[in-house]
Amino acid sequence: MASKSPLILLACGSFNPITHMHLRLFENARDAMNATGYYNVKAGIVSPVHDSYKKEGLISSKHRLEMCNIALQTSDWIRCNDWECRRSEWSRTVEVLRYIKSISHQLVGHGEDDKEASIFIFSIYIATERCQDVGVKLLCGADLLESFATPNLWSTDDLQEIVEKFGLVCITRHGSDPRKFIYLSDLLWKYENNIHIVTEWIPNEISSTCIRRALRRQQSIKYLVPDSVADYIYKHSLYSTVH
Ligand SMILES: Nc1ncnc2c1ncn2[C@@H]1O[C@H](COP(=O)(O)OP(=O)(O)OP(=O)(O)O)[C@@H](O)[C@H]1O
Ligand SMILES: NC(=O)c1ccc[n+]([C@@H]2O[C@H](COP(=O)(O)O)[C@@H](O)[C@H]2O)c1
Ligand SMILES: [Zn+2]
Repeated sequence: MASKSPLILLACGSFNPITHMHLRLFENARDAMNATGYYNVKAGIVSPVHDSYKKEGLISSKHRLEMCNIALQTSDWIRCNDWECRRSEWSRTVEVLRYIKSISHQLVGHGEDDKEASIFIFSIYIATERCQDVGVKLLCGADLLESFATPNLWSTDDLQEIVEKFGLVCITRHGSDPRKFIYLSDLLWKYENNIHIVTEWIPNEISSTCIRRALRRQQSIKYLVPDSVADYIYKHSLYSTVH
């Protein structure tokens, strides 16, 4: 049997704040992709969106990044990448995919542009047979997939590049029907083979929105986010919490 393709899963989003469901997204996706028999998931990357992304209640990337980093301390394969936040303006998702792809290549070519990312990707490189190309797929929940249909939000060229050159791993989310959504789109239907729908058999509607709402109301968020993230939120009085 041909060797399995090494794969990096990239999740883009606000992570405002990161929750247990974001972490589960990666675990589910890795299990499903490895179970196909064609892929060997080597790493997961969380890429929080730039501060200029116009979204109500988006707090500073300094805090969002820090919360991702502390939440991911318990993972041996998922890491946070701050490239998007460090740029001077918001980046389209296809640009983030290209960047992650470029650093996986740079490593194979011994590039050293982004030291931290390089060290991380280097461990992937070591774990991978040197000659193999490392694939990068966009990991998302079904709501992000369905946002593809929002007028003027995504360009057709970007979507084409994402589904043709990279690929998607989409986790089902309550209230969404990603299979039907793909069927209804000519573009997505054409590249259906490169879109992996993963059924979330243990669904849970934890979202960053419900965490922020609970915090505004001084309600507990314990067991919804890692304890380390909750501690950080209280320590820095984030999301209207009182010190
Ligand atoms: N409960 C969930 N089930 C499946 N996917 C999820 C879940 N929560 C978040 N995601 C996915 O995680 C990625 C990052 O999402 P995002 O940062 O918007 O989180 P969120 O919890 O939806 O936040 P918000 O409530 O602020 O929109 C997206 O692809 C989103 O679809
Ligand atoms: N055209 C694009 O590339 C495009 C459009 C809208 C959202 N996005 C990304 O999707 C993610 C959406 O995150 P939220 O669900 O938190 O809004 C962000 O990472 C954002 O940058 C990308
Ligand atoms: Zn969301």
